[in-house]
This record gives sequence, structure tokens and C-alpha cells, in this order.
Amino acid sequence: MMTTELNYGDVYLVPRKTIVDSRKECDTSVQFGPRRFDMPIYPSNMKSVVDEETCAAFARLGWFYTMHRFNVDACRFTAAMQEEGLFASISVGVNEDTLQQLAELKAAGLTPEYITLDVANAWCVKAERMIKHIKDAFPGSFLIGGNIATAEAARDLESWGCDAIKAGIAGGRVCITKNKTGFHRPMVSTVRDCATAVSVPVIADGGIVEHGDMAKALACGASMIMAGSLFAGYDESAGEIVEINGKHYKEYFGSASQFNKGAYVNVEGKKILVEYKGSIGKLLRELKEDLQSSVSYAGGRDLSALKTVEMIQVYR
Ligand SMILES: NC(=O)C1=CN([C@@H]2O[C@H](COP(=O)(O)OP(=O)(O)OC[C@H]3O[C@@H](n4cnc5c(N)ncnc54)[C@H](OP(=O)(O)O)[C@@H]3O)[C@@H](O)[C@H]2O)C=CC1
Ligand SMILES: Nc1nc2c(ncn2[C@@H]2O[C@H](COP(=O)(O)O)[C@@H](O)[C@H]2O)c(=O)[nH]1
Repeated sequence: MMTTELNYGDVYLVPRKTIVDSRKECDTSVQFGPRRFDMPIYPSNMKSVVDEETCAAFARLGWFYTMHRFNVDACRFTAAMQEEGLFASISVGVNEDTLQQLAELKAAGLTPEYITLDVANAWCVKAERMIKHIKDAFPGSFLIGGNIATAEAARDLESWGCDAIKAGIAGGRVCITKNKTGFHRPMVSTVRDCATAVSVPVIADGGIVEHGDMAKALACGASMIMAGSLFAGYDESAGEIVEINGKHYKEYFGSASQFNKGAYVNVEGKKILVEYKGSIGKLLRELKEDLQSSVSYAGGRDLSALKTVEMIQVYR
């Protein structure tokens, strides 16, 4: 049977009576694993979005982050962050090099507070083996597994030991997976299905276009949101600045792009230029203001109000 599925642009949230005197009263903070963060959104663990400085800046601001896994010394990164009094949040893969990195961390007596298993389709035997290995070797780390896109996959990752699950397949701005393989699920349907299926937190990954999509993701049951292109155009983003005809852009490329892989093999991502927008401070302030406003329209004082808000489908 063929079903109709929904993306963020297909839905809106129905307003309720506001009970606060000011949007500033609305609390956007979220408990995620062992820590509380100022906002439930964070930059994608992509080489064109975050580097060590981005990660340290987000941690200092009280926002969550995850370092990417491409040519990164996880041991050195973890030590550097923790020596600065910041939490360490690393990404790993499913291959031999990850086993090596984990062994080095263990030998150095280091435990990252957060570990993200980052593969295109984590509903696979290799991810199952690695998740079980990480839970065994680092029981003190909060383990995020992803990505997946169905309730059944979410339930499997939860049963394998993930403390949180990242949902979203082929919905990203630099993704070409859906073009090359035919596989994709729109984000509203993905997040709703996955969040309903498990008791661990679900991260809605990719496809955030408008700031209001944050509230929609949370209304679908997400606890956190990961976004790439939203954060890619700033001084603090990791991509290079490019000048064309006097206008400035930043490079934003997929983790499975030829540019990131260094070879045209199993390419499922592309490189684009996004508008350069200067310092990220204005964006972070605006994201918080907009989410505070969303909470007020939801008739609450904190993010829990968004969990029970009514969602409607719009036809164009
Ligand atoms: N969120 C999304 O929709 C997507 C995200 N990405 C991002 O791109 C990066 C690269 O992802 P990924 O390709 O998983 O990682 P890798 O290219 O690092 O692949 C990891 C390992 O898994 C194997 N593998 C990967 N895909 C498959 C598959 N479909 N079937 C069997 N084995 C497979 C690879 O072997 P082999 O190469 O020999 O097959 C490799 O050994 C990640 O950061 C990921 O998050 C990529 C695509 C979609
Ligand atoms: N199919 C692919 N997806 C990718 C690739 N690199 C990253 N990603 C995913 O996209 C989101 C970011 O999406 P955005 O809409 O916010 O820009 C990211 O977090 C990954 O899940 C890739 O090469 N191919």
C-alpha cells in the first residue's frame, strides 16, 4: 500500500491561549543525557559545519554540539575539551579505525560524555556490532545512534543500547541519497514514527529550513534537532569563505560528498555555496527568541507545551 507522508513545509501548529506576560518567560532549555542545554538545536557533525573551535564555542554558550568524525583524533579532542572544563562529544563510524580510536581513548583513561555513532543507515549489522561494543567499553558515555527513519529501526537501536536515536534519512540540503538510491522519508512522518516507537530521546536530523521547523520537530516528539545548512554560513562555521563577483559565500558539503571523501566512490552528497552571514551570534539569539515565541503560542512556559500542540496539514 502507498502512504502519503509529510514534511515540515506541509504542516502548521494550531495556536493556544498564551499564559505568559512576555516571550522572555518561556524556557527553551532541554535536559539531554547528563546535561541541560540552553536550546534543543545543534549544528550537524559535518566537516563543513563544525570544527574544534565551533564545538568549544557552542559548549561555552551552553548549547550542545557533536564534533564530526573525519580525520579527527578523538583522543586529543576529548582531552582538549575536558582540560578546558567543557564536555566532550565525539562522532565515530563502524569500521576498524573506530575500534582503534576507542581503544586509544580507553588506554588514555578518557571517557567522552557523548558519543555519536554516525552512519548513513544505522539500521545495519555493522552499527549493531559497534553500538554493543561502545556500550560495553564506555558505559559512562551517552550514546547517540543514527541515522534511521522508521519505528522498527528506532526500536532496534534502542534495544541494542542507544541512549538516544538520530532520525532522518535523505532529508538534508546537500543530500543526494534520494536521487541516487530512491530512499527517503519526509521529516514529520519520520520523527513522529520514531519518537512514538521508543522511550529514549529522538533527534530530528536534517531538513530544517525555517526557524518554525524547530517547533514542528518538537511537536512531532523530537527532544533535540540537528541542522547543517542553517548553521553553515557563519564566521564560526567550519566551511571556507568563497568570493564571487564581490559577494561572499561559505562552502557547505555533505559528509558523503566527493569533496569530503576525497574520491568519487559511493557519493551521496554534494557541495554547495551558502550565503555568508557574518557572526553567528544574531542567528543564535533569533533562534532562541523564535522558539520562545513558539512556546508562548503553544500556551506553555517551556518546551513540554509543544509536545501536546495540535498539528494540521495544509494543502497548497
Ligand atoms: N542522514 C543521511 O541521510 C545520510 C548521511 N550521510 C552521512 O555521510 C557520511 C558517510 O556515511 P556512510 O556511507 O554511512 O559511512 P561510510 O562511508 O563511512 O561507511 C561506513 C561503512 O559502512 C559500509 N556501508 C555504508 N553504507 C552501506 C550500505 N548501504 N550497505 C552496506 N554497507 C554500507 C561502508 O562500506 P562500503 O562503502 O564498502 O559500502 C563502510 O565500510 C556519514 O557522516 C553520514 O552521516 C550519508 C548518506 C545519508
Ligand atoms: N544524504 C546525505 N545526507 C547528509 C550528507 N552529509 C550530511 N547529511 C545529513 O544532512 C544533515 C543536514 O541537513 P540540513 O538540511 O540541515 O542541511 C546532516 O545532519 C546529516 O544527517 C551527505 O553527504 N549525504
